[in-house]
Amino acid sequence: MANLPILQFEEKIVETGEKNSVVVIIGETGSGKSTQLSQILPRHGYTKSGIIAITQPRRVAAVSVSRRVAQELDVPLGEDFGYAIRFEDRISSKTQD
Ligand SMILES: Nc1ncnc2c1ncn2[C@@H]1O[C@H](COP(=O)(O)OP(=O)(O)OP(=O)(O)O)[C@@H](O)[C@H]1O
Repeated sequence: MANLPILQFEEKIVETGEKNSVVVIIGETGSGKSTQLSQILPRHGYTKSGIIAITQPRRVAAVSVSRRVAQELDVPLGEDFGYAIRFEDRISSKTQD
């Protein structure tokens, strides 16, 4: 697991999410919003009744973030974590993120 700045706010993020229907999280580039929120939210049950979608402005970034998360968790890409870009996806019926 990575040791990124966002992780110290894990409890605060989850508590805030429980009390609000919309939460805006602002953090420096590279602080871990994409790769860590996609792990924090499943840890707190957010994938029990749906999936988490993380958007990226570029195809390369979308593939890179999903590969990175799968690598950090040591799980195969395309099962619990995957990506979908135009003309290509790497998801399955198990995909939560
Ligand atoms: N494919 C990768 N290979 C190696 N390290 C990576 C990779 N993707 C992310 N990281 C590491 O994880 C950190 C967090 O990346 P992440 O994309 O979660 O940040 P972010 O806050 O979403 O950034 P941004 O605002 O630019 O989208 C990076 O600083 C980098 O150290």
